[in-house]
Amino acid sequence: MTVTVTRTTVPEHGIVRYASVGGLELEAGGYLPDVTLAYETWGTLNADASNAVLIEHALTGSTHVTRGDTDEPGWWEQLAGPGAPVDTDRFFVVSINIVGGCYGSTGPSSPAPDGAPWGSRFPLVTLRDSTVAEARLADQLGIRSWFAVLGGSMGGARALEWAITFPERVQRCAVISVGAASTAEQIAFAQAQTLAIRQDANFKGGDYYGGPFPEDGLALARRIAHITYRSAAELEGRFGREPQAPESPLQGGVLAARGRYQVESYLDHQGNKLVRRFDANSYIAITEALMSHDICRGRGPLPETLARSGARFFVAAVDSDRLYFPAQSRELAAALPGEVDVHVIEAPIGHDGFLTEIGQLGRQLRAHLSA
Ligand SMILES: CC(=O)SCCNC(=O)CCNC(=O)[C@H](O)C(C)(C)COP(=O)(O)OP(=O)(O)OC[C@H]1O[C@@H](n2cnc3c(N)ncnc32)[C@H](O)[C@@H]1OP(=O)(O)O
Ligand SMILES: N[C@@H](CCO)C(=O)O
Repeated sequence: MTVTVTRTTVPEHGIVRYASVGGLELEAGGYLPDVTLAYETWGTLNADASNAVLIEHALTGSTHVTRGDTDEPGWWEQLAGPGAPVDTDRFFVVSINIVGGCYGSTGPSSPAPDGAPWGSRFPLVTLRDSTVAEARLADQLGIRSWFAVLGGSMGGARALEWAITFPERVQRCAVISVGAASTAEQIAFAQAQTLAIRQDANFKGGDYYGGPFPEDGLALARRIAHITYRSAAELEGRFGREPQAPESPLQGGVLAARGRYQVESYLDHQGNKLVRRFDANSYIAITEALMSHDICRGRGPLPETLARSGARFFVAAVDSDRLYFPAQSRELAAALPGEVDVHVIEAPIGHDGFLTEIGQLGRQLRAHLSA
């Protein structure tokens, strides 16, 4: 594929911007014309464009990594910013909404060429496809090679895919809370989530933008996902068998009227919260992209695939993660050429620890970015 390199004025900081990156021939055979990528930046690109860092968001994240011109806190608020481990006084930090998303990039709710939302017609987009689109944005920003690409969970998968697809363009790569490929179990959990949405009567094959929306299905998908993001110990310690007072799980007379346990109320809340900020089709599109995660696809065995990259790697895992097991991160690190430490994030919470344990992760990352 030929990419036109266009040097543009460096955009202002902390405001979502939009770049048109052209049409995408997709790995699975489809075509997505006129792709738009939403992105935010922080800091200043230096004269030789050698200080650029790409932060890739996880499944339901947005471009808003940290506050910029606005005061709205980001999802890695203490990790990036002035003086932070990803120091925006030193680095030009970029974050891009994934293709298929609902935070500004082209996704199922975007207008197709006929003006109606893509809906059921939105093509299957893999993480590799998104990386190709992001490389075009990097070209437009004048970034030939990233000082570092980093992310957690799906963000880590995107970072790893960057390092392998464009080895000459990634100098450091931080792969946090994810392995080299989505495992059978991760695909299985993902399928239960996408089916929860697809089986909502309001889903209508994905063509629901006139409303009503498949909110029940999306909320159920989030409940399933959220259980996998938290450890059994965290749920037990936090909620145990407590009722959601004044409700009582053993009162109400009939099954349909019984009160909830606290943990049920908590999951209801998590589901409803996502419904208020996320599009159901995007949830499916991005989840399927994550299912596609496999850096070896079409490339060969893991060590050979990883050897394509000359990047310095940082691999980290949350010790209590029951979705992306630390063993999968160790397996990735063992297959990388040279010595690679697996940094352990000690957190009882489970997978979401990569979002909540910023202190530990920040110290480890600061050292990696300073070396
Ligand atoms: C515009 C945007 O939002 S951009 C996207 C930003 N989000 C992302 O990037 C995704 C990444 N972030 C996340 O997944 C989460 O925010 C995390 C992992 C960082 C933290 O998870 P949280 O849900 O905030 O934390 P936690 O598990 O402690 O849940 C707290 C919530 O549960 C609620 N809760 C706790 N117990 C109960 C209960 N028994 N019943 C009902 N609700 C309960 C709290 O009131 C709180 O509600 P609130 O978030 O509306 O204030
Ligand atoms: N809870 C996070 C982590 C997923 O890996 C999210 O919703 O994006």
